[in-house]
Amino acid sequence: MIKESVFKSFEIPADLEAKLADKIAIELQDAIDKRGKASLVVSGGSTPLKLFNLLSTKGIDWSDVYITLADERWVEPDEKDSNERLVREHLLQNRAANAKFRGLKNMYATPELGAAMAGDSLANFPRPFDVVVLGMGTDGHTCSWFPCSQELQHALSTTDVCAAVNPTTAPHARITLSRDAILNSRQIYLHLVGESKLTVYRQALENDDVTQMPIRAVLAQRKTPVDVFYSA
Ligand SMILES: O=C(O)[C@H](O)[C@@H](O)[C@H](O)[C@H](O)COP(=O)(O)O
Repeated sequence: MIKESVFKSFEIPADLEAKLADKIAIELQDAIDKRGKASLVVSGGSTPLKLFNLLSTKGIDWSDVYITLADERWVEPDEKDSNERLVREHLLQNRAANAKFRGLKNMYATPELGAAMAGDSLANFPRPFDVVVLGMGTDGHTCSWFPCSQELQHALSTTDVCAAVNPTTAPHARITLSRDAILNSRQIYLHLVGESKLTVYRQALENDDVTQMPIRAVLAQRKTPVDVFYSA
């Protein structure tokens, strides 16, 4: 059984988003005040859109904030399924328009070829990352650590920043931050909305077999604090 970390439950997603956006903004500004700049890693998918909208309105020194993605689909940045597009449209807006964003997709033909360059492009990001916001799929994946993919063990064991992943149960080849990169953070938030996600999360706490449910690679460690923010 994995010992549960901080678990905060909200009645409605809007309450969760308000609280989490406040917390992230405070932590980023605190990092800037202490160290001159801050880093934020966000996930794609559908869950964080309103959180992004809200965060973009916060009055912090966004020009000192370095933002990247936990994972990306290997598609052009203006395509529908691009996480970069989503971040540009929902987070790099309003006051956050001045933030320094680095996407993970580059000009290489495949994520295998582009992984080293994607990792290098984060070289000037403050590390450990100040804040990482993760989502989770109902198969127990987080980032692009898919239980179905052959590259899972590599993504969870490499000390490279980025790894290529070819999921068989989800569209597109992907690039993902490695476990090593994700855990080299000051604070991780796991953002879950919907009862089906809660059921999967509870299941994930049952044991530490990361091959079945890769989210356990985050939940079953004590190096980096993980706060779970859940709303039905
Ligand atoms: O690009 C992605 O797909 C993600 O970064 C991924 O890890 C996501 O967080 C989960 O799949 C949850 O996705 P939803 O929020 O759409 O449920």
